[in-house]
Amino acid sequence: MTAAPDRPDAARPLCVLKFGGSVLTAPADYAAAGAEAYRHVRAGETVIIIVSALQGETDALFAEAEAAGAGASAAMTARLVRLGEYRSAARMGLELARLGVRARVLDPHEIGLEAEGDPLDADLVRLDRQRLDAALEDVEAVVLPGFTAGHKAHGAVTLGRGGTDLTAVFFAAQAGARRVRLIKDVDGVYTDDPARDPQARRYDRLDHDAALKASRGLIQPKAIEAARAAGLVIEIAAMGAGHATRIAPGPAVIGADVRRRPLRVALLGCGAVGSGVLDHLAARPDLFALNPVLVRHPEKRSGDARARFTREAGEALAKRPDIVIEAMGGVDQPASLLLEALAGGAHVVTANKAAMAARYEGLHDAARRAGRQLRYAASVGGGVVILEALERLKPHGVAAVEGVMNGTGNFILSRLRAGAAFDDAVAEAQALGFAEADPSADVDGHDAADKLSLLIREAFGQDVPPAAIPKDSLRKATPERLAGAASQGEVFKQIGRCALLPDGRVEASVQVKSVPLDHPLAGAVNEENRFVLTLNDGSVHALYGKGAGRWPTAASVFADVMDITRACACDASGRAALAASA
Ligand SMILES: NC(=O)C1=CN([C@@H]2O[C@H](COP(=O)(O)OP(=O)(O)OC[C@H]3O[C@@H](n4cnc5c(N)ncnc54)[C@H](O)[C@@H]3O)[C@@H](O)[C@H]2O)C=CC1
Ligand SMILES: N[C@@H](CC=O)C(=O)O
Repeated sequence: MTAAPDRPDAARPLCVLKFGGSVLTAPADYAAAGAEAYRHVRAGETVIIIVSALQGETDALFAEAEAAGAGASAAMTARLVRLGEYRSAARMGLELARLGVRARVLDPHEIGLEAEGDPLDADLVRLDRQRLDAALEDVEAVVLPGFTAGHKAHGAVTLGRGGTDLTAVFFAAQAGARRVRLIKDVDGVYTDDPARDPQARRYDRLDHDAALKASRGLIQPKAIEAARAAGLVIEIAAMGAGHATRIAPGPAVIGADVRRRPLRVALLGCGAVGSGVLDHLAARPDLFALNPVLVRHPEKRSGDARARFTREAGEALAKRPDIVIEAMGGVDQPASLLLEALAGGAHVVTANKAAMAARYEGLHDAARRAGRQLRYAASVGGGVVILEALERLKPHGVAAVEGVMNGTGNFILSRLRAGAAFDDAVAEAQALGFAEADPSADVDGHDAADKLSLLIREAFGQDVPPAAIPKDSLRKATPERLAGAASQGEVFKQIGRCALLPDGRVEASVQVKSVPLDHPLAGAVNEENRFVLTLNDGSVHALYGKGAGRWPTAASVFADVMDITRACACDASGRAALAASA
C-alpha cells in the first residue's frame, strides 16, 4: 500500500514476523495475520513474513508419511511434511493481495535458502542475500514457508518441529532486520503456562538461558541458540498486542499485568467497509464487545451471525462505548453521531472523508475537549497510508501533493479505455463496493475534492472547503477524447492537486485530463490510488496501492481501532482511557 519508488526501499526498516500454527488455526486466521502485517507496513516497515502450516496440518502430513512407510526414508518424509508451509505461504500471499499490500511469495530455492544435516532436523546455513534484496526491492512484504530449506544432498529438508521459529531468526540475522517478532497465542513468555496457572507472570525481558528453560515448547530451542549466536533480540507477542517478551541479555524483568476487559465498540454502518471491519472485530471477542450494529435495514440481516443489528442509533451507541467506528457515509447524521460519541467519552474512528472535510474543526475540537482520539486514516487513499506518510514528512515542509485519489473514477476510466460504456462502468464500480452511495460524488469529483480538502488540512494546515475546489466531471472523458489521447500515447486520469503558492495561499483542483504514459500517475489501474508528494527540498515521495474496496479500507479502519486499543488502559471507573504512555 505504500512505497517510495524514488527512494530505495532499503530505506524502509525490515521487520520479520513469524505466524505459527498456534495463531493460524483455521483459514479465517489469515485475515488477522494480514491485518497484523499491514500494521507494520503502515508503520513504514518492509515485512518478511514466515509462516507455519495451519494447526494440525503438519501432524496430518507426518501421519500420512507414517502410513506410507516413513521409516524407509527421512528425506522423502521431509518432502511430504513441508507441504503445509507451502500452502500456508500461498494463502498468506492471497490475503495480502486482497488487502492491497504489495507482496511476493518466495519458495526457499528462489533465494538460495539452504540447510545442512538430518533431513528432518536440519540447520540453516546460508541464503543468497542479493536475491533476497532483489525480491524485497519493490514490495512491502515477502512471504516464505518456514520449517523447510534446500539441501545439497537431499534437495529439500525440514528443520525440526517448531522450525519456523528458526527460519524467522535466521532471516532476521541474515537480512539485518530491525526486529523479529514471533506471533503466538500467548502474549509472551510466562513464569508458567498461563493456561494452567492463572497466577503466572509475564516476562518483559529474559535472557537466552532463561528463555531456554522457561519457554517449554513455546519457542524452538535451536531458534533461541541461533538468536544468541547472532546477537539478536527475539520478541514473543500475541496478534495485535503492543507489548511483548524480549529475549535479550540482561536480568529477567517481570512485566506489568496487561490483561484487561474487552473494549465496548459501536459500529455505525455495515456496508462495503463496515462489513469488513465487523469481520475483524468479531474475530477478536477477547478484545472487543460489540453493541448492536447500526444499519438501515436490520430485517435483511437475519442470516448474519456476527452481530445483532439495529436501525436505532441510540441502541448502537448504548452502554457508553469505548470506541465508535463510523462507516455510514453522508455528512450531517454521521457527524452529529460522532460528536455525541466524543462528548460521551468514546474514541472515534471513521472512514468518512465527506463528514471529516465538512466538520474538520468541530470534530477535532470535540476530540480535544474530551481528551479522546479521532482517527480517519481510511478516509483518504483507502489502504494507501498517505495521511500517515504526510504526518511523517510534514516537518520537512510540503510543497505539493498530487494524486489519483478516487478509486471509482480511476476504475471507470480504466473500463472506458477497455471499451466499456460509461453507465456500465459505474454500475460495475458500485457492484464491487468502490463507489460512494451516490456515485455522482465519484463521477463529478466531489469525493476527490473531499480528500484534497483533508490533504490540505494535514499538509498545510489551511481550510480550503471542498466546495471551493474546482472540479471536472469524468464525463469529460468521452470516447472520442479517450481515443485521441491514446493515439498521442496518453491516458486520461482524474487528478487532484494542491500546492503552496509563494504568497502562502494554497491552490487546488480536481482535473480530468490526459497525461503521457510516463507520467508518475499514468500507471494507476482500476481502483488503484497514487500519490506524489513534493517537499520543499525538492525531494519527491510516491505512494500507491488499493484506494477503494472492502478489504483494504477495512484493514485501514481496523488498524486505527487497534492503535487505540493498544493505547488504552482501563481506569478505575472501567472506562477506556489513554494510557499515560500513549
Ligand atoms: N467503499 C470504499 O471503498 C470506501 C468507502 N469509504 C467511506 O466509508 C463510508 C462507508 O462506505 P461504504 O461502506 O462503501 O458504504 P455502504 O453504502 O456500502 O454502507 C453504508 C452502511 O451504513 C448504513 N447506513 C447509512 N446511513 C444510515 C442511516 N442513516 N441509518 C442507519 N444506517 C445507515 C447502511 O445501512 C450500510 O450498512 C463512506 O463514508 C465512504 O466514503 C472510505 C474509503 C473507501
Ligand atoms: N468512492 C471512493 C471510496 C474510497 O474512498 C473511491 O472510489 O475512491
